Amino acid sequence: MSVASATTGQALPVAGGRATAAEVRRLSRGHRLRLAAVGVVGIVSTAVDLIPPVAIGYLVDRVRAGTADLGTVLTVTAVMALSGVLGAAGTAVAIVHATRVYHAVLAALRERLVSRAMLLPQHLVERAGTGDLISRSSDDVTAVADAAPAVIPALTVSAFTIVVSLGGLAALEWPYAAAFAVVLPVYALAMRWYLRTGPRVYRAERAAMSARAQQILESQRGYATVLGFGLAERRHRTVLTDSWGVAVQSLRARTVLSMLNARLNLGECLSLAAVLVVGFVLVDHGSSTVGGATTAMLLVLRLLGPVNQLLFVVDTLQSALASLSRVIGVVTIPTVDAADATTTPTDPMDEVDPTHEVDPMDPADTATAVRLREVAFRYADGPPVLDGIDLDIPDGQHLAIVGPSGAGKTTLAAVIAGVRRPDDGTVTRPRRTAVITQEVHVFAGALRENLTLAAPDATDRDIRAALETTGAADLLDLSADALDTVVGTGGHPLTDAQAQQLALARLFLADPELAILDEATAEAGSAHAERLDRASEAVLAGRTGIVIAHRLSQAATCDRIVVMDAGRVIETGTHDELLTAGGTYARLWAVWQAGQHISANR
Ligand SMILES: Nc1ncnc2c1ncn2[C@@H]1O[C@H](COP(=O)(O)OP(=O)(O)OP(=O)(O)O)[C@@H](O)[C@H]1O
Repeated sequence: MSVASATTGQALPVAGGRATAAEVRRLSRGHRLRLAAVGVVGIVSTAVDLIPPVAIGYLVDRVRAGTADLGTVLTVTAVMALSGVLGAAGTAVAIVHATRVYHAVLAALRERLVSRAMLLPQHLVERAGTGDLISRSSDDVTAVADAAPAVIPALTVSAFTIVVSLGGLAALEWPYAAAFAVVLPVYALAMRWYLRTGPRVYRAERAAMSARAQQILESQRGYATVLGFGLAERRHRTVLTDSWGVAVQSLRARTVLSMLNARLNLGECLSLAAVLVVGFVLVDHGSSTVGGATTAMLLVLRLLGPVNQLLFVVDTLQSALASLSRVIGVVTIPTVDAADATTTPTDPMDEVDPTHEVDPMDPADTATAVRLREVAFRYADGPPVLDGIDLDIPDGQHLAIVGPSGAGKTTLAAVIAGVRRPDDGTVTRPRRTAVITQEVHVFAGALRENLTLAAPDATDRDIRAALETTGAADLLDLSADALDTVVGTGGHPLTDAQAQQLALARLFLADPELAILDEATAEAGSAHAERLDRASEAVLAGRTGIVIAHRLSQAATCDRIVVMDAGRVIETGTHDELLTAGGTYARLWAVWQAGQHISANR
């Protein structure tokens, strides 16, 4: 893909409120007891925090009545100090435990995100651009983690303080609580305005960050192309434009925050004035003492902090929720693994459903391992690559797909494997399907880890048997460390042939019902090709197999051959039938055989 054409397409899905809540509930299932304890400790410690205002009011009344002596002052001070210590200790305990739960849930979410990201349907990631996925697993996860210091105290303490203090005001004299309640609509309006404005602004900020990440990533990936075509200046301008977009969106977000601040200040002034006026009237009418009015004012002052904190935290909470819904949007995409016993064009982008269930294969069809009906596929807005493909592969059959370069063989293999989703038609495959693609990846790590990726329970004996079966036992001689030999980036280098043998042994250990082999690098006639052909046959024995036959020697040994051209199946039959028919396969075979003779005679 050229750098210039790399654009962010349709973004990955964002989970709705219900899906987000369901996923958070699921992830925090193991922490319910701890959360209940946090609730109890939080309420008790905020109730204890009410003691100082009441004690000061009591002292004011005693002083006014002339009955306060040093003993009264000392007793009141001691009670206040004790309640302060107990309240603070309880609050600290509640916050520490709530923080632990928060981070445990976040760690579980992060793990899920990483494992899900590996299994995402390829077309979704390609369509959205990898920058979107990277931004979600970095910026968004960080935003959720960074929210903890603000959100946790607000949710665990402020909410309780508000409820308990309002109760205290009402118990003192109901008009005090009423005076505060009269001002609540000011807060409610501020909140309503903010909830309407905030999420939109934060989403735009995050989307701008994703777009910037995508552009930076593309510039780095296409470094050689950028230099080769003299695109550096243009790429620089694109990144600058996207960075400016982030700055503009961030500025909007901060402006919204300032406007929320102004509204909260107004609510603060009005509530203090209201309670002061009510206190004056009540004292004037003799229905409250000056000490009672003092307690009421102290309670309102005490309320303002948590109310502001809670409303302020809505800002951080909104931002964190926007990020959380983007992370959970990825986590709840049905993966290639989970979604696809049957693939239809229904796009997981259309609906993110965490309870997505897979239709089991029709029991009546158990003799048919693979079934394709009217399958059509195209890459993005390109021309059709597969068109009206119908295919049935009986259980245990080995099918070869042959055809000229660009005929659509690899694409068909990807659609059958569920790596790509057809635009039209249906694909049915066994649940346990594994594919070896043309690009074999060797993971940095021990040979053993590389082999047991898809079979974590395999013993060393199983691994050795797999290596023997696939003719790859010499991988054990790479170093004295045998299965502990570190391979991949920074480790022992593997040749293409060794990487392919490793992939075949890995597939053998995974023991899939359907194995799809699309390995292409071996040159026909070479010793390596013959060795790979034998390994492929050993891997396919006893299971259904599809071989994208880049060498016709592979096709000749299969039970059946499908010939493709321009995205369509043009011939199908056994090797002998197709030779007798004298069509495209017969011509390809003749050309291939001639090539073999030439190579042999060289
Ligand atoms: N990721 C992609 N994006 C866009 N077009 C693609 C992509 N992969 C393949 N194509 C196009 O789809 C068509 C079919 O390609 P495909 O690789 O499936 O053919 P093939 O028969 O396997 O060819 P080969 O034998 O050379 O591997 C080609 O025109 C190719 O350029």
